[in-house]
Amino acid sequence: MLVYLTAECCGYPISIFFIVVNEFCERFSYYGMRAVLVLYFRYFLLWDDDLATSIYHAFVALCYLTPILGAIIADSWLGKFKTIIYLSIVYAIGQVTMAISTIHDITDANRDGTPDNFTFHIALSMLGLILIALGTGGIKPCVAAFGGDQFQEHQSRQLNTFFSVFYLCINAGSLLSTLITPVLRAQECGIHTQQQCYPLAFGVPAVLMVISLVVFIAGSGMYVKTDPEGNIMWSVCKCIGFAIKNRFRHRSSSYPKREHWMDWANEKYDKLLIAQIKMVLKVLFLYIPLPMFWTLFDQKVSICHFSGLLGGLPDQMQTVNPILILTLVPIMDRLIFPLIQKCGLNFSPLKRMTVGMLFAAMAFVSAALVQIEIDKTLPNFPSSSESQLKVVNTYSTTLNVTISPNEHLLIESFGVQLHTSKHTYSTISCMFVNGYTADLNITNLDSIEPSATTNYTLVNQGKRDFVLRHGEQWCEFSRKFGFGASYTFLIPSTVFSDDCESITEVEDMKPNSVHMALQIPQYFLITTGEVMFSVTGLQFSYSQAPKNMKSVLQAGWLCTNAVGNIIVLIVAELGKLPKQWAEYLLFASLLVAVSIIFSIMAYFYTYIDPAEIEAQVRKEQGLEPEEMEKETLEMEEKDEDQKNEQGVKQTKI
Ligand SMILES: C[C@H](N)C(=O)N[C@@H](CC(=O)O)C(=O)O
Repeated sequence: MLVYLTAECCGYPISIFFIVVNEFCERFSYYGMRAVLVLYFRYFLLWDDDLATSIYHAFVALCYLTPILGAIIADSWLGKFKTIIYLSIVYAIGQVTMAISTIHDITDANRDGTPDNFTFHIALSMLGLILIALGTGGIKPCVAAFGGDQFQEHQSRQLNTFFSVFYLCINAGSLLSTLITPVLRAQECGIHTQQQCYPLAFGVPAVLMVISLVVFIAGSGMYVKTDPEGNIMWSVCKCIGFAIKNRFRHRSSSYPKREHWMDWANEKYDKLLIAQIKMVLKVLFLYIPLPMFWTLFDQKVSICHFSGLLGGLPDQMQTVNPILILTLVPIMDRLIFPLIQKCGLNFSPLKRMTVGMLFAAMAFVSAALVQIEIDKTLPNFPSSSESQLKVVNTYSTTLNVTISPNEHLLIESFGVQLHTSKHTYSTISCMFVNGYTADLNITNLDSIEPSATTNYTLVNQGKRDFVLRHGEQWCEFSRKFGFGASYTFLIPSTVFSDDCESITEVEDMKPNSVHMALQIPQYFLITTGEVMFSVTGLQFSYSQAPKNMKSVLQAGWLCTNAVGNIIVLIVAELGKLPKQWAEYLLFASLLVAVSIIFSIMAYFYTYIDPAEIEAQVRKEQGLEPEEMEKETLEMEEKDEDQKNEQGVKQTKI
């Protein structure tokens, strides 16, 4: 028997060090760019909110669809190593293109600080994003599987730990970049005019992608590289096609049934290939309900936005997820899972994934409960059959207003009756009513004519200062704004004589009184769900795949995420339920239903050892043990030559 001993450290192949560092840099690059992408769409390309979020989700979906392409290239043509290198180059070019597209000076001929040719910037950034999606998605299934390939049979415990460490690196990269790139964007830079520094915010991720590539190449001499076995995907497609055709040709009941529909390919195709396809199809079938998890997961940013309880800083809120992952993965791996095992419970991978889905559903129930609390602080908005009227009395005494023969409103001097405006709850807005006898200028606002009002204007939370001006006269006042609130300021004619003292503040909408701590459970629940679901899914997809289709199954796993994102897009298009909490509960119920279906499917799934099945099929095919040994010896000699060339330390036992 031949066993290879590659260079090891603490039981782990040294080569995986390069792979996890590569993953860290690549995820830094990806998440760093993603953290400022919507801001770039909104404030550089000046797209509206809907277009910006749609393109963003479409891009994310594309990033999770391209793994199929990467897997086909790797398993059928170039092998994982070369695929990672070539597609990383495409990825780095994409990041550089994206960074260049954000330099406003390129088209800012009149030097007013805004680009003059938006078409150029849009075209370049879309090209950049397509290349990034191709690169990041293409290498994604290959890197995880390539990492797995570095382990020998006796290192199965280390292999499981590898996937956890791999996930930790993903999240460390994501955490750092999500913290850093928004800060870089907030800097000012430019050649002719100083603007928000998008080139730096996108440039740093581009540099990290180049570093990621260099690190991966640096480990080149240490890797275990498996060559692709011909155009495997084409053979798989032909084999499945033949099985379907052959089954159809023999549909009459006079033909004896076969154990599996793929057995109808027996006449023409190798039994080993058929066995391998069966393994892959079994797992892919199991993945059908999984996109629902990602549909909820990918909306987590929205559930975190809803009340803006942490001061409405969505960019920074995104960091809560990786922070929790970095804490929870070791706790689960070292404490919870061993404890469950010690209690004699079989917490198999598919059970973990089911529990992960239930945790995500609970996160949405928790979000719904918080939303109900928030809704209690909201004013009653008119239904579709009602309307509201707001009357402001700028007269000096109480007025009696008749709206219809039977309805009278008494409005005190400088009072406001009824509220009509509905606005996003996660913001603060205010408007001014000018009761002064002439035009007024207010800080950051257009001037207001006498007896006119400003529109509701968004302001930042906390204490804000305003300066009112009319010609040489001015006065200054400050107000504290509570989050989620809305105010009207009534400016009387005496405003300058009493130094702004007489400005009346009317609270149209109360500030948010729901405590931010109420958000913690939903973060905790969704991230616990992610650890159970996603880390386990990654390991499961590797362990259940035949050797020559590891990347393909990783791609299948990633596709569940792509479909989840596409569902988010469809849901956004179809519109929303009138009550936000009802929407959260609907999603939670859907995920519970899906997890029940998944648990039933999982119950009928038998875990396999692909290598064992392959050996068994070979044996059944009549390959005598000596022949198999000869075949193995030939393969291993070939491998050994290759590794000796690469200078890897190998020992024959
Ligand atoms: C940052 C997320 N918590 C995360 O770990 N994402 C993973 C899984 C995925 O989204 O496919 C990743 O970026 O690989």
